[in-house]
Parts: sequence; C-alpha cells; structure tokens
Amino acid sequence: METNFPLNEEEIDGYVKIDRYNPEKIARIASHYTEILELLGEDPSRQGLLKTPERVAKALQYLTHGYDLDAAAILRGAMFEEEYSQMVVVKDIEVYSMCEHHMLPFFGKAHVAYIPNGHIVGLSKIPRVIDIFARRLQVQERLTNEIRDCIQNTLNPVGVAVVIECKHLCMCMRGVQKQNSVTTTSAFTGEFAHERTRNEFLRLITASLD
Ligand SMILES: Nc1nc2c(ncn2[C@@H]2O[C@H](COP(=O)(O)OP(=O)(O)OP(=O)(O)O)[C@@H](O)[C@H]2O)c(=O)[nH]1
Ligand SMILES: [Zn+2]
Repeated sequence: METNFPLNEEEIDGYVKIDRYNPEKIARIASHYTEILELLGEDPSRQGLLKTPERVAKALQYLTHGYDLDAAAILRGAMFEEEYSQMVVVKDIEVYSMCEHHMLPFFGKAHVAYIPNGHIVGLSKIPRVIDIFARRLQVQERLTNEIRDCIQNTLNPVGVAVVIECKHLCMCMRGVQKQNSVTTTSAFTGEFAHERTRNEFLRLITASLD
C-alpha cells in the first residue's frame, strides 16, 4: 500500500482553524508519555527517547486531526451544477484510522460512489471527506456510515454507496493475532437499495483498469 498522506502537517494548518500544534497542548500530551515510558520500564532520559514524548504527541495530534475539520463544509466548497446523472465511482482510496478500543491503526481501502442529482462534487473532496472521519478514534462501521451520511446530506445525490475494507492491527499484532483477516463494511442510500444499481457499483469496484 502507498503511504502518501493526503494532508501533511503544514497543509493541515490551511484547513484546521484551531491550533492543534500549539506548544502548550503538545507539552501536556508529551508529559503523559514521559510517565508512560517510565511505567513501561523504559528510561525516558536516554538519548533515543529524549524527544519521543513530543514526537508521539505530535503524531497523535496528526492522527486525530479530523476532529477539527468540517467535512460538509469541504464538500460544499466544491459542488458544481452539472447534468451528469450516471454513477460516479472513486475507488481504492487509502484509509488510515485508529480503532477506538485499542488506539491501534486500522488501514485499507475505501470505495465510494454517488449518483448526482443536479450537482457533482470535486473528486478530491471524496478522499478528503474520508480522511476527516478516518483521522479520529473510530470503529470501521461508524466510519462507513459517517462518510455515507455526510455525502448524502450535503450533496443530496440520488444515492450514495460506501464500501471499506480494512486490516485491524489490534487483531494482527495482539489479541486474536489473525494476520490475514480483512473486515469489509458497507453503507448505502437511495438508488443503491436496488440490487441492480448496487451490483453495478460492486462490479465497478472489483473491475481492473489493466
Ligand atoms: N466492530 C468493530 N470492532 C472493532 C473495531 N476495531 C476493533 N474492534 C474490536 O473491539 C473489540 C473490543 O473487545 P474487548 O473484549 O473489549 O477488548 P479486548 O479484550 O482487547 O479484545 P481482544 O481484541 O479480543 O483481545 C475487539 O473484539 C476488537 O476486535 C471496529 O472497527 N469495529
Ligand atoms: Zn482495536
């Protein structure tokens, strides 16, 4: 899987209104991690760990920056009147999220489709919406529904379909330790309730360009 992130830390600031990276907040989170390192049996004063609490604090702020972003506003910012009324599918969108039970990553792909109802949306905004909900503490089911609801309620299309396939590290590197299990979740509205439309979507997301 590619690891190019849609937003880096500098770019976030263009979207995030409050300052997630303010030094006081980072220092407070970091101080907890100094204690956690000690409790884990480490020596937080050894060279390799000196900056670790601060690094972890910044990483966690990044991994949860979706709390500060308004997905509906981002969609509304790039809606265009257009008479196109066929299905629009954006597939194989990388997803990186954190399970709310263990705060361990789950990651994989999302596939999204909608059928326009007078408006289309800028294509890049669909991965942005996914990221805004993924960059929080999540369960895959809620992530799937939140993406569906945001697109449905903002763009008001004839229907929305969302399928997400993810590996959960809390199931791979601890706990039940199943390395190959993949969880699939889906959410549909409107026209996608019909088997024919849903099947067309499923066919398109499994079709290859090669
Ligand atoms: N439904 C759902 N469950 C999740 C997701 N991410 C993690 N989980 C599960 O959340 C559950 C939490 O169960 P608990 O029994 O409270 O936690 P635990 O003792 O750490 O469980 P194990 O992982 O089985 O060791 C586990 O079954 C995880 O696999 C998710 O996105 N959706
Ligand atoms: Zn988990």
